[in-house]
Amino acid sequence: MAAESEEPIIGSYVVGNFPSQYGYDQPVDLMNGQAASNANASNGRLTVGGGVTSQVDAASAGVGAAMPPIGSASTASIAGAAMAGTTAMPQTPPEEKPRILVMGLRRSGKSSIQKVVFHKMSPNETLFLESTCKIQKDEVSDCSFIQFSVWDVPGHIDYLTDIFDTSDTFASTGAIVFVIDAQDDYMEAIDRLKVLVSGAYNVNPRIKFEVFIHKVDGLTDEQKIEVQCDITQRANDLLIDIGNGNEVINIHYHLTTIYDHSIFEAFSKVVQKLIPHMGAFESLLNIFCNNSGLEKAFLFDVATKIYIATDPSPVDMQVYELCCDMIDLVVDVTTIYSEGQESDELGFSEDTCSSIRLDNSTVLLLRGVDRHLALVCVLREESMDRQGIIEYNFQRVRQGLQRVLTLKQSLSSSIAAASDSQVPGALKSVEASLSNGAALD
Ligand SMILES: Nc1nc2c(ncn2[C@@H]2O[C@H](COP(=O)(O)OP(=O)(O)OP(=O)(O)O)[C@@H](O)[C@H]2O)c(=O)[nH]1
Repeated sequence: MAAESEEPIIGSYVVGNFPSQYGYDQPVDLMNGQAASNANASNGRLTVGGGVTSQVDAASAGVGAAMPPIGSASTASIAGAAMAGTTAMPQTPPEEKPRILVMGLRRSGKSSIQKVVFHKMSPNETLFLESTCKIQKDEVSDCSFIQFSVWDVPGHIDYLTDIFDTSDTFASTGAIVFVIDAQDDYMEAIDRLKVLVSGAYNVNPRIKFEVFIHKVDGLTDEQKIEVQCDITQRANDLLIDIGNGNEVINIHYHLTTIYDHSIFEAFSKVVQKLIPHMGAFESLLNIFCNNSGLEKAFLFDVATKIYIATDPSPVDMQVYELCCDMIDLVVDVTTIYSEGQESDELGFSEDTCSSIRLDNSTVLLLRGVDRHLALVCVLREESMDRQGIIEYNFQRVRQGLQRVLTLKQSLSSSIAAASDSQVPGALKSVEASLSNGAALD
């Protein structure tokens, strides 16, 4: 579970004790020079097809983390070293959208990640991408639930020697994704990470730092664990020097590759940290699952296949991939066959629904929430006896989510503007209205 508290975390970190998973949180205790342990819940897993798969603790995805109000972050300048140089960062007007910076050395895979996740580029096409010369901004505003921008910062921009407008850039940044090429010598990347974290943290201590240990498709399982341990250890050793000796900087590490769903899963976790009131969404999905006999429920942004929220049980990569495949299938069918759709639309609506029965007594259910969002649920075949209750509860959940979206639209273009009580309040009232079927028993 990610530590969200301002308090220092005291814990013991055992090297080599990593779960074989595609994401974990590794808080660094700057006071004691140790990384706090990160025990992930491992019960309640659902395996599909009987395979042993990597486990991800969904609850570690920044639950309750609220995006700082833009402009409210500290804008203290960082040391002059980071300010001197030749290439200027663009001056950006204040904007309401949370910003995610994708940074890292040249050819580490930053543009590829952005193209694959947000532009549906096939991984093989990234082989022909040219080096990025200047910052590329991507407005991810089609996603109705949260609108954010992703900046691809070219690897040649040096935070030490270039004029890097740190106060302006970092003050309104929600998360920094730092990409490290796991197939390359990563020592320089770790040094660069230290400079970056130090600069960004001094300007805005609320920034979430996410390290993507990338291109792991070229590594064996043993190598993955080895590289993950090594990078984490080295990065943490360097980061201990940062801060005032009593502060904790949370760095979250993810093993990623564009050649499987790990990159979508990792980006999902990054985005979730920018959504305020995430705990309320989790709680709603939790009660939805419990009352309806579901194993797992994901709220997906259909276009990107980023899951915006899920219930607190651990996320199984194989289950996540199945849900993504189901979205692809439904999108393909609706795009080709539904009438009156613009060519660039996905053909999704609140009427979209689909059920797929798998050969292992598992059922996948997909229900549209609006043009952009879908709930995808996984359940055992026998739970389909309660289909009436599932549908009833789904309608309630959808109404609650639509209400939150309306709240957001009426208050601001950003969900962050909704007052603290309104969003959780709306979701709590939905929770209370969900049926557990007791009246029918
Ligand atoms: N094997 C493998 N190769 C990848 C992966 N992601 C990206 N690449 C390759 O890495 C190379 C560099 O990718 P880019 O996305 O251009 O790297 P970049 O970090 O944006 O580079 P700059 O623009 O120079 O900063 C390309 O040939 C990609 O195909 C991955 O997950 N696995």
